Formats: sequence, C-alpha cells, structure tokens
Amino acid sequence: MTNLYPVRRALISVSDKTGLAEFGQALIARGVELLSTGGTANALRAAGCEVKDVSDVTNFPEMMDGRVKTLHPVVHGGLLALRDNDDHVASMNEHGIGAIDLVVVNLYPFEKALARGAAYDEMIENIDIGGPAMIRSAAKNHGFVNIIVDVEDYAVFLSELEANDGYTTYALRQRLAQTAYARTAAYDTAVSTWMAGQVGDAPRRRSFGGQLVQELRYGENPHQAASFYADGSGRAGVATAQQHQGKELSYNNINDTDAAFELVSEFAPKDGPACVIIKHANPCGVATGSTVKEAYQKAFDCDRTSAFGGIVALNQPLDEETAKEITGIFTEVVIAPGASDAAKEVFAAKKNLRLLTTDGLADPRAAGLAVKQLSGGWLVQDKDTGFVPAEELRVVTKVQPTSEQMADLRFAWTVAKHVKSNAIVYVKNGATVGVGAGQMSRVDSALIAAKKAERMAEALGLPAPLTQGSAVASDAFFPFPDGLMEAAAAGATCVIQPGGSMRDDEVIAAADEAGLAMVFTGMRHFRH
Ligand SMILES: NC(=O)c1ncn([C@@H]2O[C@H](COP(=O)(O)O)[C@@H](O)[C@H]2O)c1NC=O
Repeated sequence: MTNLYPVRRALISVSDKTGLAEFGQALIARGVELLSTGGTANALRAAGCEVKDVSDVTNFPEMMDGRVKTLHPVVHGGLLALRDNDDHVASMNEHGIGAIDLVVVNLYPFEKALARGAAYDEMIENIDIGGPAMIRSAAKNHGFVNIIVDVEDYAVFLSELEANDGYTTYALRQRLAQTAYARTAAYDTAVSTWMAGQVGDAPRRRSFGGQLVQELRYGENPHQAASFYADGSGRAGVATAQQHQGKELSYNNINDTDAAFELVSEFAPKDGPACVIIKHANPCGVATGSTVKEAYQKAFDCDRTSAFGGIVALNQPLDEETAKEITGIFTEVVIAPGASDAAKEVFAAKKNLRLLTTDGLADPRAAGLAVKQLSGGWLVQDKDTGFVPAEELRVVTKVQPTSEQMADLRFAWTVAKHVKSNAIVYVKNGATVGVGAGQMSRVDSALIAAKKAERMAEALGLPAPLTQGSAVASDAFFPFPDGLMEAAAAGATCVIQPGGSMRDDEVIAAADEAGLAMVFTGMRHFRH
C-alpha cells in the first residue's frame, strides 16, 4: 500500500464553516487546488482563497435545492480511482476525471435540527446525501485519499503536510477513514432513530445492528415503552431461545432470564447438574446436585421467600421430576438447554409459566461488549469473562482450606461474579446459603446475607444458621477487617476475595486470629 501520497487537489463542502478560511488559506499556501460547493466556495472566496466551483467541474448546476451537487462521476471517479491501476487511470483520462486527494466535509446539521425540534419537512431536508457519499468514497480509497470530517482535524492535517513536504502518510489516512466511517454511522443512527420515533411502533431494524425479537407490552414499568432486539450473534440465551408455553415475556422477565442463564452457563454440564434462581437480576439460590431436581431443591432452600415468582435456569435439560418440583411454587420463567416431553406435559397445566429452551449453554469466556446507556452517552466495556484458574489462587493465611472448602470457595466466587456489588456470597456443600447483593456497604451485604440465612434456618427447622461452617466470597477486596469479621461471626470458616487492599496485612492478621482460611484471586468482579 502506498505510504506517502501528495495532496494536490481538495474538495471542500462544509455546513459548519468554523476554521474554514484559515484552513483554505493554508492549503492554497501549500499549492493545493480547491474545489467547492456553493456556500463553501463563497466563504472561501470571501477569505481571499482561489476556488473552483464543483458545478464547473461536473458541468451540471447544483440543483433541487442542493439535493444534487456533488453526486457525479467526475467527483466520485476522482475519489475512488486507484492511482496505481492502469484501467482506472485510463478511465480517468478518457472521461476527463481529475484525481481528488482530499475531501473536507461536514454534514447538514441533522442532529442540531433534531435538538431544536425542527418540523418534519425541515428534518428531511437536513438529511445529507452527497456529503456521506463523498465521505464513504474518500474513506474507501484511503490508500490515496484523505478524508476530514471534523474541524479539529484541520490542524493535525496541516502539521502532517508540513512534516512530509505536502504528502500524507497511510497511517494518517487510515485513521481519518476510520473516523469518517464512525461519523457516517453516527449520522445514520441519528436519522434512523429519529425515523423510528416517527414510525411509532418498534422498528424491525435499528442502526445498532439489532433485529426485533419482540415488542414488549411495556418496559421496567408500565409507563415505559419497550422492545427486545437480538444482536445477530446467535449466542445461546434468552434472545435466541424457543418459548414453548406461557404468557409473553416481559422486559423484567427477559432481563432476569438473561442473568439466570449467564450464571448457570458457568457450570459445565459434565461437572453435574446446576440450578440458578434469580430475582431482580440477582441470584437468590444457586446449587449443584447429583440430579437436576436436587440442584433445584438446594437452590430453592437458600431463600424460599425470594424464590417466589423467580426465574429458574438449569444447565441440563428439564426432566419430569424437576418440573413437578418447580410447579410447587409460582415461577415466572424456566430456561434450560432442552426439556423432556414429560416435563413439558407437567408445565402445560401452568398457563402463566413460560418455558424456554436453548441450543446448549452460553460460553462464559466468549468475548463481547457490555454497553450501558446513561444520560448523554454510552459506557462501553468488555464483558466480564474473567476467570482465575485453580493454580493461580493464593492461600494467604496460616490455615489452608480443605479440598471441600476450596470447592465451595470456587463455587462462591463464580456466583459472586454474577451478584450486584457489593456482593457477599455464603456457600455450603455446593449450594448458596446466603446472598448479600447491591448494598452500598460490604459489611451490610455480609450482615443481610447472614440474617437471611438465619431466617431460612428457622423456617426449615434447623438448629443453626445455614451459614455455620460456610465458605464466603466477596466480589472485591475487604478494605478493613470489619466485613470479614461479620462473615466469621455468621459462621464462615473460609474466605475468597481478590486481595489488593492497602490493609491486606490487617485483614490477613484478622483472618489468622479468627482461624479462617483465606484465598486471594487477584481479580475483582464488580457488577453494577
Ligand atoms: N447533494 C449533494 O450532492 C451534496 N454534496 C455536498 N453536500 C453537502 O452540502 C453542504 C455544503 O453546502 P454549501 O457548500 O453550499 O454550504 C455540506 O454539508 C455537504 O455535506 C450535499 N448536500 C446534500 O446532500
């Protein structure tokens, strides 16, 4: 690919004329020939720049209120022709097409018109066609052509010309092209989102690449409109699941089912049955068992109160016995990688219960993006696919965990990754026995989980709180010994946490004094 390439001819067509005069003058000073559309040409001439009208190059007047100005083979041929391709060069010569080495375009201010609530016809006239077409042509041919869409790139561009004696590097042209495509994408997103609002009902397609799975009756609350889109990745989960029965899923059902299925997918079927029960996107019971039914029962026994109206996810197909067990209380959704005919038969009597089956489990290590919208922007990050292999776990206390304790610690750690922060998870014999979620204080999470475990023990007629002799996980480090001590007071005998606090020494000393075994993971699992 050509690296340095000269800039001899530029086409400038900008709605926002900020910095135009100086930029035009600087280009002329470097011997660059300027072509321009109507208003831009006027502004450049007013700044003393010599400029040729695009209409003189196309031999067509700008027409239809500016809808057609630069949409011409003389322009797009000059942008798209490969300079080192003999056929392309021959076509240029045959049709009198001159190469254009730089395009400077900023688009009709559609977004500004939207912000000021312009009327429909005005919005339509603010949809730029010729500008994006030139941006895309120039960006495609970035091997030779430069595309500037942002005023702040004028200075960068001039420095590059200065540094390379009127030439630009491939690296710069590639970076400008990437920016350019992001610009047209954002522009079209704005247009299509506005149009979605005009159309009214849920658009079948949205510009973030989603495809409508279903329109929802409402969102998180009845006054919020909502719809559900698949991202086209085909990942096993609620977006691609098959619904066999029950009412239409609600927004909250979908959100909770996703949380349930993503967590249960952490448990490989070859390691035995696992069950997750979710309420309000947090697990209120997670367990493994020798059968699917046992896994469900153990998960249910963690917090029977919260499990009412919950979402159940299984890592193995739903069987008849488990189906019967689940129908013992009101459950909103069951999701599993399959269901036997007999299980479906059991559910058939429960008209409100939704049964979803998936094509296997999701891969918890598969990379992806987590996107969150907030006021005025988007927060984008990698999905939390973090995993700490057993050999990287570090015992930091005098007491070493037994192999049973280590198994429970690792189980608790896996669950904690899926609990809203601050997360504290107590586990005994492959089942959660207390989950503290979403508290602003880690100590409170430890206390709440222990309190719930106490209440469950009473309900089950057990003499001691369920947390007695448990393993406990904390999604982030204990900044002080107090949270750890609450867990010890609840009966925990071993702890897993990331470590890394300024006061790790104090926390380790407290653990040693209490006779706890403590393991550091070196990785945090915040979830907000
Ligand atoms: N139709 C066309 O061929 C066309 N070519 C360029 N434009 C836009 O016209 C604007 C500049 O117009 P002017 O130079 O007349 O101020 C730019 O925002 C540019 O993106 C066009 N306008 C809209 O599509």
